[in-house]
Amino acid sequence: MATLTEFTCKVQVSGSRKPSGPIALTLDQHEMVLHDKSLLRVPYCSIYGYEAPNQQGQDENSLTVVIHTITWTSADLSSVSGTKKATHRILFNNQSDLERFMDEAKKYDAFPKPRRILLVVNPNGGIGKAKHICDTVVKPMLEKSGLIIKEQHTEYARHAVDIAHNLDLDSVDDLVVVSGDGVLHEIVNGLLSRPDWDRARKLPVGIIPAGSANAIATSFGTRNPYVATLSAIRGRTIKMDIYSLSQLNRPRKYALLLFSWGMMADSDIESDNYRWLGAFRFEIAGFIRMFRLRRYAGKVYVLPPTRREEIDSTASASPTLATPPDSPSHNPTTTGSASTTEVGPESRYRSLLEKVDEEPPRPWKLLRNMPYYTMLLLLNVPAAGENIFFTNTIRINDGVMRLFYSCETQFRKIFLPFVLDLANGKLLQHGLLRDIECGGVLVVPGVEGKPSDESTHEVVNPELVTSPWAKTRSVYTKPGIFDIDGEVMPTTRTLIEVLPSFMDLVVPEWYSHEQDKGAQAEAARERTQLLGKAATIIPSSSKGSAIGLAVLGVVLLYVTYSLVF
Ligand SMILES: Nc1ncnc2c1ncn2[C@@H]1O[C@H](COP(=O)(O)OP(=O)(O)OP(=O)(O)O)[C@@H](O)[C@H]1O
Repeated sequence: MATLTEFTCKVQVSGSRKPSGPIALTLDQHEMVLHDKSLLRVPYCSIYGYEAPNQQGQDENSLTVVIHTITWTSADLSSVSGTKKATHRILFNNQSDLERFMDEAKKYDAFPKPRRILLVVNPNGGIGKAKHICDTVVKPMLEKSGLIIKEQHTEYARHAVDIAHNLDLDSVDDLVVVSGDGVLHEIVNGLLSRPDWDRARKLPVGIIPAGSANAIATSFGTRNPYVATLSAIRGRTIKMDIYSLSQLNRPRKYALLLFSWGMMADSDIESDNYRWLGAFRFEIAGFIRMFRLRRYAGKVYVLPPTRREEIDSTASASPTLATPPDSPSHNPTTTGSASTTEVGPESRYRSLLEKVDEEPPRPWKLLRNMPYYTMLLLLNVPAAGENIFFTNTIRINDGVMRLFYSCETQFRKIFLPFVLDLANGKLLQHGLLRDIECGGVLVVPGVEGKPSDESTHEVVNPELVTSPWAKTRSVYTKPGIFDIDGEVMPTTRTLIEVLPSFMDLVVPEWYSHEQDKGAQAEAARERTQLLGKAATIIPSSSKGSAIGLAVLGVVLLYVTYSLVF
């Protein structure tokens, strides 16, 4: 049984006019409990700051500890509006009780550990809401956290790559972005493009969602910016697999969310035209693309997975430096074909990019019975957007890639599943997408092209797109888009490898994957403690349907408009 340390104190909770009479306060490993008329539980994982008196004395102020917490009003811990802040003023009888309380609280890690956080804010993220979230939610909480905060705003597109590439790693302990997923993607690419990438990858990174897709935050239950800020302050991290994407004669890229081609990639990138719609831009663009579905020819090879159970940082990936630390670094803002100096973890299968006339050797396998692809998606996290929750069976640190793909073209089969089940994790139950686990993927598109200039494409295998067979099946003769984490990369032979448990991502203390049995029990306890009852961080099915039906309405309007005009 857990040992309890007991004190006598008076307490005043925000909202109450005066302090309680003398009551007992107990501390254990996980929470403090104020034994007022009704028990008031304060789980440590809800504490984002505290103020202890900085000088000794016998007056009220010098015997009072103030504790700042987040409390939940909804059973969904990720609910965007289901939280409020609370302050507990705890008045001790004497100096020695106060000191004993502080010692005990620190022993149990009740308060956030002192750290230095670099906050990177994209004032343009989403529909410009990042600055507002930063000023009204993030900064007021950080000011009470006792942590040392440095703030930097991005001033131009891809500035975050440069910030991460040039960062003095000795000056920060964590890097947290207030932005969409795009800026976190840039931070990861900036860190991994450094000559000292193997040190840089160990810098914990976090996100306070202020973009449009917010897939990372949706995946880990931190869509609520108060919850995301609380998580950043408390600083618990989890290991995360990263995708490494190689193309011949181009700098390597890294993805933490996804790689896609076909319907999802087209709609993701095309949705940029509807930025003003916020998170709905993806659904609207997606449904429009569904009406005008494209069939992309190409060959996809997969490597069977090597499953790795939870890997700690020392064992992870055993990466070897491709270049010594003092070799010339590449310019992270440069794109195009000039880079030949490889920086970053070794690519084991890079030779597959060069041997264009040869089939990849065993154990690589061609995906068969795929005359063309309408959708191909490698997903690293459960959600691809705020309203696009694929499945909670994706584990983010098992070293295994989940590949979803389809050649389905019948609109009636695609439409309803996407409308009704895109946001609730049930989309896969329709059998619409094939779903396999793999350790690597080689995508050879039938037509190659630069993202910005589709007309300069080159047919890799003319049979795939120009034969009578292809013509009768309306195979698209343009390259389409390769999308990594919402960014375009050239549509060309691409090797995607997984770097297992490669980076540390800041997550809430109650996050765990359903297959991580040990962590699951601990996280369930944290969740129950937060609300005094079972709680969830997974989107509810009703929400999925409501969003789907709203989108259905908009799409029907669009179709009617297209038919009439
Ligand atoms: N000051 C700036 N001016 C112009 N573009 C910027 C600036 N700062 C960042 N960007 C660019 O804005 C893009 C989008 O940023 P971000 O990911 O924060 O928002 P989002 O795209 O709306 O969200 P999500 O990625 O979740 O969809 C990034 O590609 C980034 O390079």
